[in-house]
Amino acid sequence: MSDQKKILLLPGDGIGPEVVAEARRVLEALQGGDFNIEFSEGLIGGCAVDAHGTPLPDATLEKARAADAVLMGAVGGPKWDTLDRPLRPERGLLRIRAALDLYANLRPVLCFDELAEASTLKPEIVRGLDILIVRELTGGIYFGEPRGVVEEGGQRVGINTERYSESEIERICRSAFEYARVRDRRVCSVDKANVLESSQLWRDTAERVARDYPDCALSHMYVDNAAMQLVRGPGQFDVLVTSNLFGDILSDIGAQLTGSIGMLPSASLNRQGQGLYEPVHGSAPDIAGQGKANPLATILSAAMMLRYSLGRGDLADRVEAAVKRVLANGLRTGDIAGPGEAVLSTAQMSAAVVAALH
Ligand SMILES: NC(=O)c1ccc[n+]([C@@H]2O[C@H](COP(=O)([O-])OP(=O)(O)OC[C@H]3O[C@@H](n4cnc5c(N)ncnc54)[C@H](O)[C@@H]3O)[C@@H](O)[C@H]2O)c1
Ligand SMILES: CC(C)[C@H](C(=O)O)[C@@H](O)C(=O)O
Ligand SMILES: [Mg+2]
Repeated sequence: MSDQKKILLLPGDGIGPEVVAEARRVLEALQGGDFNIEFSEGLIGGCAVDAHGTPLPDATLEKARAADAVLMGAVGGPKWDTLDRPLRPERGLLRIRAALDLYANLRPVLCFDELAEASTLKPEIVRGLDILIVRELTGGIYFGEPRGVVEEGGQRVGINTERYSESEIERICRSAFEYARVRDRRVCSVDKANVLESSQLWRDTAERVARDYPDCALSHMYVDNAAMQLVRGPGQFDVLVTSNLFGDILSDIGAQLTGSIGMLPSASLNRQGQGLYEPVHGSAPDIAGQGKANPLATILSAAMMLRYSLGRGDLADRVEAAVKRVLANGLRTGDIAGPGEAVLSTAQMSAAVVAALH
């Protein structure tokens, strides 16, 4: 029986359309037999502002709700950086995350052995690295009220609010423990409980949730130390669970451990298992339109989509194995190429992945 899956593509801005087109090619190559995809496209970010005056048109949200999964590129760029906040491309991304209640953001920090030399860290520090960052995605300072810039005492004051309810913390901690159970059963909760009340609540709640997972070990770390430990000895971590802002920052550090931000995929999931999949990187305006972007983070995001939203772990395994083969064959885009190594274009890299699919 044919299993027709509805995938909404949201290419976005900058290198977004370039990398999403390549991930689509890989997905298309998997089609056939019991696996078929119906693709549709939508606008988000700066391109949506240009076309409809809003970074998240209602039509895009409706399509996302109707889809089995969403595959996104990236949003933003200098062209839209001076717009009023509600019109900024990034707001479109935050709104779709909130509207679909995509609170669990999984960012696997996996260093392919073949790329250990591409990291700016010593190969022995990053070889075999396999961390899962579980970032809370719909709360915290990204969404807390009050926010804004107000006049006070003859000057402007900028305000943002870190805010977490127990239930928000509990559900993301539960996600972290559930994923830890199929990994090394170690969760490190990252916070700033020595300074922030919201972090103290986070820590207390993590402790309470941990009682339901006696087979897993919970530890706590302050975020400043965690940033340092990620660079000093990243192999010590299994699952990291943390707030929206801390997770944003720590995952970019994680990305560089793997060789390049062009390698790091992500999945943003809600309770129903619906998901939005996107590379961790942004729209990279400095290389947009030049065929230089590494498409592997988006291709690996598509693999996560196959596994988590489409129930096709078998196809996800095939994509990941193909990526590994391509890297083992020494194929590199500019961001992961060593001195003197041949550099592939975005399209050549995805063609190599397609050719390596078994
Ligand atoms: N999820 C998203 O849509 C997302 C994420 C981060 C940043 N952004 C937005 O993207 C814009 C640029 O932000 P930034 O420059 O801070 O971060 P960025 O991730 O876009 O780029 C940082 C650096 O990494 C490089 N890079 C990123 N992706 C790459 C890839 N696939 N292959 C090779 N090199 C890659 C870029 O060339 C740049 O030098 C901003 O408007 C920002 O708000 C969007
Ligand atoms: C573009 C921005 C809103 C986004 C975030 O901060 O969540 C990005 O940096 C990310 O990591 O997905
Ligand atoms: Mg980020």
